[in-house]
Amino acid sequence: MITIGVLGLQGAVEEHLNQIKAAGEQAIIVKKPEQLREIDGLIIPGGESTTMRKLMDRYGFMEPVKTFFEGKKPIFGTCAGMVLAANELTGDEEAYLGLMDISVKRNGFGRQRESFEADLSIKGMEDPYKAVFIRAPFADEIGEGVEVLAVYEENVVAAKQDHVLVSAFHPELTGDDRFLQLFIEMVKTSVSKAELKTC
Ligand SMILES: NC(=O)CC[C@H](N)C(=O)O
Repeated sequence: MITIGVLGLQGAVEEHLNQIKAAGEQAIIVKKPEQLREIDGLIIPGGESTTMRKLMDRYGFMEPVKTFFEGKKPIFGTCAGMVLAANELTGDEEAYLGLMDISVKRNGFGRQRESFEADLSIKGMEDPYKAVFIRAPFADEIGEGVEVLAVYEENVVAAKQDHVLVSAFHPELTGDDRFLQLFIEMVKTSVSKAELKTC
């Protein structure tokens, strides 16, 4: 069994924990940087990215998360987590963690569409995926090494680069756990690679 940690400073934490447990994996809430040592993969949830980055600074998460990333451990940023993972933010704000070669526009779908659902076609998934968007961002620039997984109205709303996955929507708010399964596969692959190295 693998252990997935959900950054628990702010936002939609509980729903992720429940979905991971329902999928039969171990889930822990990460409130201190030391806990990153106990987990195989990290989810940075949706919420308010400006608040979350302040809290991450306050509790000293910035460098430990980067070390976790450099150690090739998988990270999944959902919604605000996608904003925090980006290399660049479209507009005047400075990017934060810089884990993926994308430029992200916060609240990209505008105020008139605070939240909505959309059926997306996702690369590698057979049936459409009903995605829940809440004040969602999107990626408007994509680097070469980034694999686009889903597009909505010509904007990139899910992507993967090496061991980092991002979605502009909230995969934890639907009964459909195919996005979590995708992340679980990434985590399992990284764990077996790490085991091979230590053999
Ligand atoms: N549901 C969400 O995570 C919203 C993200 C929020 N609009 C932000 O930019 O941080």
